[in-house]
Amino acid sequence: MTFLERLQAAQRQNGSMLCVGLDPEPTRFPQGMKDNAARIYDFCARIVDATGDLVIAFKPQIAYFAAHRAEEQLEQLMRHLRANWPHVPVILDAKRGDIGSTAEQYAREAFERYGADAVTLSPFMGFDSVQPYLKYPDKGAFLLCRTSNPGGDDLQNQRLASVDGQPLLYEHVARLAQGPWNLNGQLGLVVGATYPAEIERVREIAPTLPLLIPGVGAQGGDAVATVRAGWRENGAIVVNSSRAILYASSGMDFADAARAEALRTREVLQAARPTAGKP
Ligand SMILES: O=c1ccn([C@@H]2O[C@H](COP(=O)(O)O)[C@@H](O)[C@H]2O)c(=O)[nH]1
Repeated sequence: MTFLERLQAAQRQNGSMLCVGLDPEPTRFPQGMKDNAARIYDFCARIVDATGDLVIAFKPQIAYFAAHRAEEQLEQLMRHLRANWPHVPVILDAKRGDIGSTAEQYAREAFERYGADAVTLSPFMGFDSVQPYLKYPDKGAFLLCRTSNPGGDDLQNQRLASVDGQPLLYEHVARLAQGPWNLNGQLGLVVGATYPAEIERVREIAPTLPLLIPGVGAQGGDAVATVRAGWRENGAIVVNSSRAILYASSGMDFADAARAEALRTREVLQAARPTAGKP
């Protein structure tokens, strides 16, 4: 099964385009776990088990594990996900980008060490920095295109005078990912929910690619506008929310609160589909 097929299967099975982001921050854990980095796995496993039937994917952000020397807990979490939620794809948010020989090691780390189904990549170093990931035919790679942060403007909204039609840089990335770089249909794009007009533009250029869309929840992105701009019958969207779900409660009921917030967000997203409610 390809990564795209896995995404589509999870979308159908769970009736969802919501991705729960796993950004464990021990200072925000409830009493009894608070400030204890050794409890990262326990915290994340509780979140995963409370929301696994509601999501299209999970997205662990590797920095939240590496910063606490918790890579072994990430491995443990990946084993837990495979054993208990085998139909839910896992996107490792690592935003790698390096020369080919180093990229080979990053690809090994993501796909062999952690067993992720897909990884996020910076396309800034060009196609040879992306190619090593494409040697894993059943895996996916999401290229940063129009990111959710305000500083994304600094480079992504620059015009490329040397390219036909003088596109903006993010438009050029979308065109490359939909076309010549997508050798085996493994690529997707990261586009921020904080910029729905740009999601719409990316969809014009890349009608069939899966879009990973962070920025709803804590960053204030508009969930309804996001779905209206990005949703297509034949192009999956994976709408990520991390902190708003993980820390919906600061008490010991955090997993129940995470489930309630995930349910609410899933329903908002589903209802915003242009075909919602039509027979
Ligand atoms: O453009 C981007 C790309 C990645 N991210 C990541 O998504 C989550 C967002 O977390 P929230 O708590 O829902 O704001 C986080 O892991 C970022 O590293 C992004 O926000 N924007």
